[in-house]
Amino acid sequence: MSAGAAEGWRIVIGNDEAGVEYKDALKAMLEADSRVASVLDVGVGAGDTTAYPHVAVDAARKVAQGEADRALLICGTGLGVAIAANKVPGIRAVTAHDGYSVERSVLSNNAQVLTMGQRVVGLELAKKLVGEWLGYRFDEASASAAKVDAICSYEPEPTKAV
Ligand SMILES: O=C(CO)[C@H](O)COP(=O)(O)O
Repeated sequence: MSAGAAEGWRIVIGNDEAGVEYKDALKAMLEADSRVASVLDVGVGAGDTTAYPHVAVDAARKVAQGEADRALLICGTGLGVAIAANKVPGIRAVTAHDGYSVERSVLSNNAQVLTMGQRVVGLELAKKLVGEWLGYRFDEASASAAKVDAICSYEPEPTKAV
């Protein structure tokens, strides 16, 4: 996390065609939240059939490159966008539809990407969970930090030019 809660979260939000309704609703909610500095929508809009991996990787790269602090991704289940986002080096993306998992995704895993499924969770619960998500901040001094470092130690080595 770079800016984060003190200066306001910079959030990138994205979805596939199965997540348009929730993306629109959650985006509006985030834009109205004083804890949020900016919301960058990487799509897709209604009628756009771009497959979820492309949107998820686009959003995750913005987090990995420091253009955003966190990403919120919506597809039918939340699963495909998480799998795709996790292909981006340095990204920890999780699907969570309950409060405890959302909390631990930040406090245990320092996940920068939260994903949800429009076909899985009710909209009001999704809004509640996203609101709670904004309130959590990873503690680098916590006992979880070494475990997150251990995850990071398994990142693939960059390919060397020959
Ligand atoms: O949920 C999805 C991927 O995890 C996506 O919204 C739908 O994918 P599909 O079942 O392959 O169409």
